[in-house]
Amino acid sequence: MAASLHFNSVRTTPCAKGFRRSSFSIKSTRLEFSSSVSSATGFLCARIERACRRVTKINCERGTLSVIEKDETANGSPDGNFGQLTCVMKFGGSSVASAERMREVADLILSFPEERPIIVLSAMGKTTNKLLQAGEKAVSCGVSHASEIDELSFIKDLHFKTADELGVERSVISAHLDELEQLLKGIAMMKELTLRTKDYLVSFGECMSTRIFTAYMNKIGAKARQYDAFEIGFITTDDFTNADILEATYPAVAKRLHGDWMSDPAIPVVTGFLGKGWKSCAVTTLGRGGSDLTATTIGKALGLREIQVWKDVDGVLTCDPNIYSRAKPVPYLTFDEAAELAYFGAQVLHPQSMRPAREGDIPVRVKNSYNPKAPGTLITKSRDMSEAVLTSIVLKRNVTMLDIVSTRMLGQFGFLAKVFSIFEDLGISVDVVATSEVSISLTLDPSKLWSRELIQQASELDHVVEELEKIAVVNLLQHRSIISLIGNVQRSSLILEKVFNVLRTNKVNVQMISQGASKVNISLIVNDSEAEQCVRSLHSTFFERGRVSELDSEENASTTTTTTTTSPIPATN
Ligand SMILES: Nc1ncnc2c1ncn2[C@@H]1O[C@H](COP(=O)(O)OP(=O)(O)O)[C@@H](O)[C@H]1O
Ligand SMILES: N[C@@H](CC(=O)OP(=O)(O)O)C(=O)O
Repeated sequence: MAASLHFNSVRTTPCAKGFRRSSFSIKSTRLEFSSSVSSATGFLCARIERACRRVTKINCERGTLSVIEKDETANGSPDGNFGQLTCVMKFGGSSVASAERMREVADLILSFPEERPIIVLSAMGKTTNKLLQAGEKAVSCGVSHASEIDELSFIKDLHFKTADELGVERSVISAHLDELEQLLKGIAMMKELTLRTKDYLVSFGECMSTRIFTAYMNKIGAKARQYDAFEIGFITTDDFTNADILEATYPAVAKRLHGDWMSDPAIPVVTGFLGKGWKSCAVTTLGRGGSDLTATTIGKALGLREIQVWKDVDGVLTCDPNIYSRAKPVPYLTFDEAAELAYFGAQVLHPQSMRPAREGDIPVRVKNSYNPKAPGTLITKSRDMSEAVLTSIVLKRNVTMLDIVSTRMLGQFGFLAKVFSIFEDLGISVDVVATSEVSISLTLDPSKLWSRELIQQASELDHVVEELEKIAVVNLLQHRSIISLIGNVQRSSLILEKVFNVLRTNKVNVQMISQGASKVNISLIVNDSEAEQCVRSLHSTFFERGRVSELDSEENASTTTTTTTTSPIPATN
């Protein structure tokens, strides 16, 4: 093969600042180039990688090979001063689900030669779910069967196959796979899967995806360095499966990543989702989807220009595309809107992820790794709201609602205080609240209950009701949904007029309504069974039948409700 290929430099031109592109025409003496394009590409790329340390991208197309490399003469920095890190690029599980996807992600990163990014990766595809399933099975399968758990085989096959297809050594992950098997045997032996063990178990996903990807980046000549978040200063509370990032994280992470970059520049590849408990020193996780939070934490820590979260959708959409396929991308959002949307159940962003971005005032861009040309969603501190009415509709299912009516043993002030102190004592979060003088309707945050065992959940609910019944008549209503309308609440009259028209047409009774203090959210509680249809009808009214504007209605912003809550509409069972 070596003797059969020749390539001559055609031209070298500057491309993005600090980089240059060299193009070569390729001739094959023995082979028609087009018939052996992949082997020729592989061969040439390997030779170029060995020859040039600064290569960031190699493209081979129709007999022309172009190489993008760092041009150390262009910015007068032959001493290897590469400037500061510029942005975070986070890729979720769907973006790194296979070898092919990892290759595309590497290409995508290198197609922005002007950036000096920090990469945050989630576990490959559905690895986190598979790890949790493997753990559940290990509890009851017996030590001798732990090695045969289907999910373990799936995870091993996926990671070895990916390493093979990318041409990286299996050894980058084989020790982790051995340790994972040992851990499952340990769980089988103990017949117990604690929250702490669960976090350690799922951490294998991110630890392995980042190691494979880093090895691949190095193989193609883009110098990269892998980091486990729990080793570089991600300090969290010890709330296993749902830990919070502590302030000490920011300086520690900045010092480590910045220090390494300045002394020996290499693209940092960091595990998403993981941290280290400050008391236990054990591996913690930031809650499902927590890699978004890892990315924004790094963005704030290093004061970067932008945080990019790359997903499998064209940005934040007007509603969940799994509920309604005609959902459309939302071009701009504020941090408040995005936080509210995430908190009320839009899976696309982690509920806490906007906090560091807002604090650091760093724009977050949500992009599609399957469709990089799509503009995506830009999330910033403020945006032009003059045209905005409704931005997005979010559905949170399977919510528990409580109607609590005072027996008048306490005055109004004492009544509200007592009710909330019961929730505080039991450590249960409340989502949506509406009050009148002697009654409160509220929903319980399902994510806080879900982190507990089902049996524990049921007994906790009984306990809440028991405590509340000492001062009130309590009605527990399950299988409810919260429909959250994220948008310009300055136009609440217009929004509500349209909403109630839709609900009336669909013969749906709203059981509670609340306008959040954040001024970007109106929440409606309806039965689970009616919720999806409501979302679809609302979507078609607000986003498909022409733009809803203030002019559509005689109502206008002057009638805006300014109170944070409205009276509950009595619920039916
Ligand atoms: N409003 C919404 N906008 C965009 N995606 C949404 C929305 N609500 C739910 N989703 C779901 O969120 C998914 C993306 O989030 P996630 O799976 O956490 O991404 P990743 O794993 O790539 O970080 C989409 O595939 C989509 O099904
Ligand atoms: N792998 C973790 C963390 C994460 O953020 O994943 P993703 O980016 O694929 O949502 C999870 O599945 O929860």
